[in-house]
Amino acid sequence: MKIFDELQQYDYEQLIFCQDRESGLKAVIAIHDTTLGPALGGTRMWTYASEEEAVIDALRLAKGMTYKNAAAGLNLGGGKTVIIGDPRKDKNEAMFRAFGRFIQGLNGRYITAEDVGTTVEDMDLIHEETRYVTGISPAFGSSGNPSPVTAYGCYMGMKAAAKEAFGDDSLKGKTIAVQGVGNVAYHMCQYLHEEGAKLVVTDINQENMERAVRDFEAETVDPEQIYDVDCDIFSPCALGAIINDDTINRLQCKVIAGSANNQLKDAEHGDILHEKGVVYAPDYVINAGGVINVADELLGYNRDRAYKKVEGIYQTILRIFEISKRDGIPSYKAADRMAEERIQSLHRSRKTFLTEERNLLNIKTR
Ligand SMILES: NC(=O)C1=CN([C@@H]2O[C@H](COP(=O)(O)OP(=O)(O)OC[C@H]3O[C@@H](n4cnc5c(N)ncnc54)[C@H](O)[C@@H]3O)[C@@H](O)[C@H]2O)C=CC1
Ligand SMILES: CC(C)CC(=O)C(=O)O
Repeated sequence: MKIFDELQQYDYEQLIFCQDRESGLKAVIAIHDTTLGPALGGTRMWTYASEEEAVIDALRLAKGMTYKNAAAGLNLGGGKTVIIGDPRKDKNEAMFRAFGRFIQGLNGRYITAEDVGTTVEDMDLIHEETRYVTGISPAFGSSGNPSPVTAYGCYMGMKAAAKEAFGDDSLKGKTIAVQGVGNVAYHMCQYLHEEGAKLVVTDINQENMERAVRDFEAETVDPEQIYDVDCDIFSPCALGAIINDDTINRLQCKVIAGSANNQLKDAEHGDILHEKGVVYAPDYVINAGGVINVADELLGYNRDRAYKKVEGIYQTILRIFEISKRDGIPSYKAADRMAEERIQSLHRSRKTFLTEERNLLNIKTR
């Protein structure tokens, strides 16, 4: 892998490798773009097959955060961390504290939060060393686990996509195939079940699947079969790149709306969905509820204000479908256009010299 070629291709600002031998920390922080403000994005802990795979994941996820934060109207740039390791076996206090010190060393250029494989407890350990961490315990006056809020945003975004596809945003009686019923999807399924949707779920974790059967009367299928389910809506809520050459022609749905980051393996898969008339709610727009929620901590957390902002995902998704129709482009491109226009217009306004930039961070010093 030619690192600088990778960084130049999508104009990444910075890539940081963090190593702490005693705790076993091996982390990669990618900062994509800080035009709008400090880079905010979660920390993923995962058993990567290679170091290269970890770097690529950090880069892709960081760029996604730039677009997510811009499209959500936040004054934040995009970054992300991956920690190489098994979240069930390799965590320890020293690891997260060492990581917290690396974040502190970036002096506010990067702010972290939860992602797959990390928890509120991990964020609390990071918080022992740095103030540049969100999603910490409500006991600190913070917002806690972002997953339920991400779920609410996905539910709102799914309703908007249903309105576009079926002319009505009700999900009553709709068959929804959910891939992965973990933290986000469990809460999302609760909203869907309450509205009277019929759920077909899958997961590689048997316990999570059984929980969905018990609590939401969900049917189950094997993980590989989820793509073939005859459904109205497919909701990918596990990992990325699941809309790819092998799966795209198997999907039976009219709508794709789920929480997973980087759902399209490549841009061409978004083009194919558009040609097929599948209504695709762009991943980084529909799953922005978590980041909108943790970003509210930077103002002094207010739950009602955060949920109100998350509700706005409904209108943002509708706006993206409008741009898609107006410009004759797929929805993923319409979302990119919206995010890029915001970044570019604010980039231009920064040519005005200020002696002291307004501090976008209002994090209390410990
Ligand atoms: N937690 C949050 O607030 C946010 C999460 N996301 C994204 O949403 C997705 C889900 O996040 P979480 O619910 O927090 O993670 P999670 O780890 O709690 O849930 C993911 C679930 O998917 C299952 N899974 C993994 N591979 C699978 C496969 N091949 N087939 C079926 N199931 C599989 C796992 O067993 C797990 O139950 C991730 O892509 C994450 O990056 C995006 C924005 C915010
Ligand atoms: C706080 C997190 C939910 C932000 C993030 O990393 C994401 O939205 O993917």
